[in-house]
Amino acid sequence: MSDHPSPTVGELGEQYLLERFAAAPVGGDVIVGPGDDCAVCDTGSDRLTLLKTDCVVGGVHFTLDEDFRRVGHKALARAISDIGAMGGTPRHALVTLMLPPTTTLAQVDALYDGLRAVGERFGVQIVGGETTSAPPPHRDALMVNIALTGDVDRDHVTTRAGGEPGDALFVTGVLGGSIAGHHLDFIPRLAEGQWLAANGATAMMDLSDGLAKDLPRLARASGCDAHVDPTALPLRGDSTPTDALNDGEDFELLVAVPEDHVRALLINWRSAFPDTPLTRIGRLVELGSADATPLHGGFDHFSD
Ligand SMILES: Nc1ncnc2c1ncn2[C@@H]1O[C@H](COP(=O)(O)OP(=O)(O)OP(=O)(O)O)[C@@H](O)[C@H]1O
Ligand SMILES: Cc1ncc(C[n+]2csc(CCOP(=O)(O)O)c2C)c(N)n1
Ligand SMILES: [Mg+2]
Repeated sequence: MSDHPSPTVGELGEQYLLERFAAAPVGGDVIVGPGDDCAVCDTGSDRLTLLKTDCVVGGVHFTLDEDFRRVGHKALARAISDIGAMGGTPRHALVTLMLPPTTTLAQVDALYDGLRAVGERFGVQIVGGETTSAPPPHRDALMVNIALTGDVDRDHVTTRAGGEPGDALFVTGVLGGSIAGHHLDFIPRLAEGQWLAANGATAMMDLSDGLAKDLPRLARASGCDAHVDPTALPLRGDSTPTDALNDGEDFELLVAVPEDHVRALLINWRSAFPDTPLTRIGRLVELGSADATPLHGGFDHFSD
């Protein structure tokens, strides 16, 4: 036994762990490994392949008394959101279920109704999966994991890493207060992500852990810091800027756009998506710049 016990993930935090995973080298046909919304592989076809896995857990991402149809919708919509954040098109899903033995057949059917409805809307076929349960004393544990493939135009794949100092930062939609219902009902920004990728976005991600957690991720991946104006944040209902920064599960897109593209982008966005706001919230700045806005907060799976 070492004199120094290994630190726990609760002590280190989720971000520490994600950075450790992202440091693992990748090669061969892998273009983007751990650290972005999806992995990107070059399998030799005319488009690049996207891979994503994502789970929802009862008591963490939804309450155990939730309508299973909404749980199914959320589970697949989250993964589609990540494909959209790369500018891609989702294709095939595998569904892993960890179910309590007390789950009724009607609940399983409702879960699949939710999965299938969002799948049909976005062209995703469910092609298989895995079914399991947790041992005592955790027999009530419920998890839905989605593994999703997609593909993307080679010229339009948009990672978190392509931003440059000076790029303007935009978010789609409104932020904050998702726990009131949006986190279960949101429609992933798939067409919007494809459009932004084809219309000059240099970096993009979807917002799941709150802007305060996710914006530094995009900025750092691009080798930058970020300046953000909290008073510019587009707010859901009576949410405050603090809610917009911290609540998470907005499933909106955060994008970086070169300043000289901004005017045309906004004009064209209004024709393409007249009902969806695209709001300028700040800009990327040089790493270590005095203009960087310190951001703390957002969601961490290992903090209580
Ligand atoms: N256990 C793991 N092993 C290797 N890589 C991981 C692991 N967990 C997460 N990652 C990678 O870390 C990055 C961040 O993961 P995370 O699930 O937070 O994705 P995200 O896109 O930031 O969030 P969301 O899926 O909610 O949109 C992803 O690239 C993911 O593949
Ligand atoms: C019952 C219940 N309690 C809390 C929340 C809020 N919540 C859960 S996970 C998460 C961040 C994204 O997760 P991930 O990092 O796994 O993508 C947030 C904001 C909820 N939806 N339901
Ligand atoms: Mg994501």
